Amino acid sequence: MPTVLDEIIVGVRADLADRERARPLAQVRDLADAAPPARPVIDALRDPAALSVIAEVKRKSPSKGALADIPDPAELAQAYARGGADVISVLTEQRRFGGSLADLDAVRAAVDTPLLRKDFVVEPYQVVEARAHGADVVLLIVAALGDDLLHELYALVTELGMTALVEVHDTGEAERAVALGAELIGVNARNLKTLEVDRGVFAEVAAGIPGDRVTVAESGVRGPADAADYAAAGADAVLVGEALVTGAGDVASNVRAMRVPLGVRR
Ligand SMILES: O=C(O)c1ccccc1NCC(=O)[C@H](O)[C@H](O)COP(=O)(O)O
Repeated sequence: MPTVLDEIIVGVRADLADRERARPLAQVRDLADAAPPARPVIDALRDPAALSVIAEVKRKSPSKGALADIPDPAELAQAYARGGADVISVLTEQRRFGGSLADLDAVRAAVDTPLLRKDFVVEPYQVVEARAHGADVVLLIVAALGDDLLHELYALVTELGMTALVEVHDTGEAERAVALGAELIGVNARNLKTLEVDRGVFAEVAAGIPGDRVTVAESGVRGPADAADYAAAGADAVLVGEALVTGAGDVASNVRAMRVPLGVRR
């Protein structure tokens, strides 16, 4: 029985094949090599004074359907930047999330904040594409990748000067991320195969992640209280989508409210 993640990747591969036919890897690599250097993010995400925030541009999702139209992703990203977002995540998967590389281009042109290309990366082409479109961070989902490919993609992200956000959901995947040498590890409370969200997963999985790695608690952040709970569990950063794109009030203020002060770090 295919999982939600399996089904997403089927569509990703079909759309990727179309893009590769239209723009061969050599062309994309030339663009990547000509792009301004990637911005570093590790120090910004390990701010000892406050929880860091990765704010996401997210129109819709398999778990919640339509979330927000977001006619102007650049305007949303500028609000995220005003609120102090340390990284802005841009979903570029079209079929299930309504994202695109055009969104990444628009946000890149609008802010100087480091950008995460949030997609389901299964081929080197997608890593080079991310760099060509100005990404500074690329998501690598451990659940979607065998060890050989995970290591190959991680090496390519690093070779291009970017940072990999290596995403895990359980202790076994966290062991693989640690063994890989990942500096930045995301623990996703959402099971990408069943869509269930369990905020307790972060504390359980992060216990096995050495303190020299930067940890990001992903998904299920409904507001500052959840952000504070993740901070108390040792997260260096949170990745927030739905609550920010659907939240009432001023977007920048909502981002700022998530950057809760940190006590003594673990
Ligand atoms: O969000 C989904 O429904 C989803 C389903 C399958 C794979 C990935 C999915 N989301 C990607 C993410 O991990 C979230 O967009 C991100 O962590 C933000 O989560 P949230 O703040 O709960 O929108």
